[in-house]
Amino acid sequence: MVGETGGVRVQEGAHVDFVKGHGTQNDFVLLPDPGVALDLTPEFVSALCDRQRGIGADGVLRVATAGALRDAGVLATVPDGIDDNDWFMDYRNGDGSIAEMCGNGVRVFAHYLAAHDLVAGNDFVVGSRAGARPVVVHARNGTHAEVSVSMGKVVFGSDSKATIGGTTYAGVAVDVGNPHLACVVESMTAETLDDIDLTAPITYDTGDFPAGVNIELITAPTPSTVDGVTGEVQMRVHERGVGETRSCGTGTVAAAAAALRSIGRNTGAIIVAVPGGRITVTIRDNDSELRGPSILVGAGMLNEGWL
Ligand SMILES: N[C@@H](CCC[C@H](N)C(=O)O)C(=O)O
Repeated sequence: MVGETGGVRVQEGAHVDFVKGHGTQNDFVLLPDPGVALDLTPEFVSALCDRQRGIGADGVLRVATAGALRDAGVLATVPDGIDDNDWFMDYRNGDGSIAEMCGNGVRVFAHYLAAHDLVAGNDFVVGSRAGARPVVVHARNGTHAEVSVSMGKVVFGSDSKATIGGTTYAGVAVDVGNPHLACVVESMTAETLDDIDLTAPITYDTGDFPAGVNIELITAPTPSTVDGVTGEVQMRVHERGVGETRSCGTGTVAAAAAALRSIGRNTGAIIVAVPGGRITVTIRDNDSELRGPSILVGAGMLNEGWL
C-alpha cells in the first residue's frame, strides 16, 4: 500500500523525515531513505529546494546504501570501488537534475552518517555517481564537523570560455567527477569579483560542455600566510542546475587546480575563499583533497500534503 506525503509516494504509515545542513553555506536537505521509498521527481526536489514554498536548499541528498539504490532501480549499477553496503549520496540539484558529485554535500553527508552512528569510526567511503569518495571526519559534534574528502584525480580539458552579462571570461575545462569551467582572471580583484552579476544571462560553448557546466570565476593566487599552503584565491560560482551558490566544493577543487596551473604548478595547497567561507584544497599528481566545515542545522518532518 502506498500513501501520499508531500506529493511523494511512500509506504502507508511512513512519514518523510529531513535534516537540513550546509557546507560553507552551500545548503542541502538530507532525506534519510534507507528503504528507497521516495520517488525524487524533479517537481518534488525543486519544490523542496524552493526557498518560499519548500524547505529551501541548493540541493537534496538522499541517504541510502548503494545496493538499496540499485535494487530500487535508482542506480543502474553500483559504480566501481563502492560496496553494496556503502552509504551512497544520491545527489539532486535544486532544479531536480541529477549530478555526479557534490564536494560540499559529501562532507555534510559524512557528518550526518557519523553523527547518527550509521558508520563505524571516522574514516569511511561515501559512494557517489562519480565513484567512491573516501572521507575522514576529523572532529565533530551533532552540529559542527570538520571533514576532508579524497576527490580523485583532477583532469584538465580544453581551454574554453563563458560570457556572463556581456563580459567574456577565458578558462579551462576541469573534470572533478562533474564538469567545470574554471576561469582565473588575472586582472580581477576581490572587489571587482563581488561586483559581477551572476544572475545575468550566461552562455558557454555547449560543444565543450554538452551536459552543462559549473562556472567558477577566480582571482589570481596570492601567496598564503598559512604554513604549508601555496596560495589563496577568491571564487564565485554559478552552478549547473542551481544558479549562484555561496560555495561549491567540486568548484573549489577545479579553482585550486586552475589557480596552480596559472602559476606554472601542477600540485600544491590552495585556500579558496568563497562567499560562504573558506576551504582548503590540496592538489596532488593523482588525487585531490577538499577539507572544510559541515553544519547540521536541524531536523524535521514533512507534513502530509504540503506540496
Ligand atoms: N555544490 C556542489 C556541486 C553540485 C553539483 C553541480 N551543481 C553539478 O551539476 O555538477 C559541490 O559542492 O560540489
